[in-house]
Amino acid sequence: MTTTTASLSYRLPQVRNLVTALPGPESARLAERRRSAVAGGVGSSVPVYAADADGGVIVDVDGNSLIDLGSGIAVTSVGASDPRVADAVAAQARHFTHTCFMVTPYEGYVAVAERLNALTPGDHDKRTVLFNSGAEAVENAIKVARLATGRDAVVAFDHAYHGRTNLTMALTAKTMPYKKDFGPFAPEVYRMPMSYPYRDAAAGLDADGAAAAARAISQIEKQIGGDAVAAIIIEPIQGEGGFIVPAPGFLPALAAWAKENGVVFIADEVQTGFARTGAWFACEDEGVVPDIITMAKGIAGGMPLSAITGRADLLDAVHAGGLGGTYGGNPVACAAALAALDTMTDLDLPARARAIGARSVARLSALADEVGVIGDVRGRGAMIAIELVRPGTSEPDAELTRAIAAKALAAGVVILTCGTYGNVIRLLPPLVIGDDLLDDALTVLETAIREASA
Ligand SMILES: Cc1ncc(COP(=O)(O)O)c(CNCCCC(=O)O)c1O
Repeated sequence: MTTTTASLSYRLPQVRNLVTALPGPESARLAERRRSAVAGGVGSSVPVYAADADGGVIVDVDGNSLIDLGSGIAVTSVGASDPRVADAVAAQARHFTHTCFMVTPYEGYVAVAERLNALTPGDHDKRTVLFNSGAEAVENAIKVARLATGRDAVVAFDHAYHGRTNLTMALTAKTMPYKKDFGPFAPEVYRMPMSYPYRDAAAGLDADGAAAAARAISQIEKQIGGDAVAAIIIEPIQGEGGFIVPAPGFLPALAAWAKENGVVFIADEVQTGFARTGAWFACEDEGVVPDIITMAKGIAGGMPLSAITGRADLLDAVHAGGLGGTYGGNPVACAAALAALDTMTDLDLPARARAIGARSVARLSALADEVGVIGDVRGRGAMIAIELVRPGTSEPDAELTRAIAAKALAAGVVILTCGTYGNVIRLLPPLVIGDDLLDDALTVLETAIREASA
């Protein structure tokens, strides 16, 4: 069934409504408490504290109803209180919250593995392992690739983001804030040029996907040698690095080279997975079938769960006990995931994501023609972004980007920024957001861009 917004129902009023300045008094009091209790290294992009959330809105502790265009960084695709997820969580918790799958296993873990083996690209024999965070999934995908190939080298890309653990920091490109002063980092990680069509063209490079892949492959072969590479890991659309959509042909060329050289091709779909890009997984767009796919974020309606799903011959190469962790595939998170997957299926959220994207791109492309500060409008499905630049140039404008996000927030819309140059505004609405609320948020964003760039 293709979702029309008429078929969506909500618990909270789907409205943008400010009843205090932001932050309000209760948020201010919580911020004071936080200063004495929480380490300063943990940032928050929004100065208000959530009290409730549903569909496309977050209600703060002062009663302000904000439109959420962030989904908690691409997590609450089914909303932050999907009733089916909430009921499944409560029911499971009443039986048991934890036994540790490595001690006393339970069906929920197996059922999630079966669903992911069926849902992920490729009809080959697959196996799944569940963890808690995206970084943990990435770490374990690399462990499997190194064991299965007997090789050490791992290839990552410019603008990549893979996590905040030691190995995933090594794989991540941007130093501030993710890596600065946290080294030394894991060895045998090599960074190659990414296909970044907007900036490749601006730099006078051939922005064609096959040409970009040839540049990367040439560097891999000269710097490492194909027979020394355990894995290539890449986000099919780069998230934190700036919602960078590689040119058509780039991913298939890399995947083909990996296959020819016995290199494990890992698609990091932590941010692109589970309907976000208009398909269940972003790899589907060009028919790329990864050897291993890492997943998290949208998988379980907000509960912490991550996974690797991959070729059975790779994952079953690991010795018994070689993969695991205390909380991996927590039963409550597994119950949430099964419920969230049902919601995504019943509401056809891949189709809803495509509709959200079409609506957003149309408005932002029209605005780009009007104002001179939008260098690029890009993305797929409900993973859309604009890159802000100085008028008439491709020079990143991070200050303007921050000003736009601040103006949008002051008007009651939560917007996230990203990008290697800090000049990308990204739209990650819950996929259950209604058209009216989305349109209101887009109007606020357009106004913020016009005002900030005037
Ligand atoms: C592609 C991709 N791989 C891996 C990860 C890591 O997932 P974890 O669940 O945050 O560990 C991400 C997490 N992205 C948001 C991180 C935000 C922040 O920490 O400031 C991702 O996008």
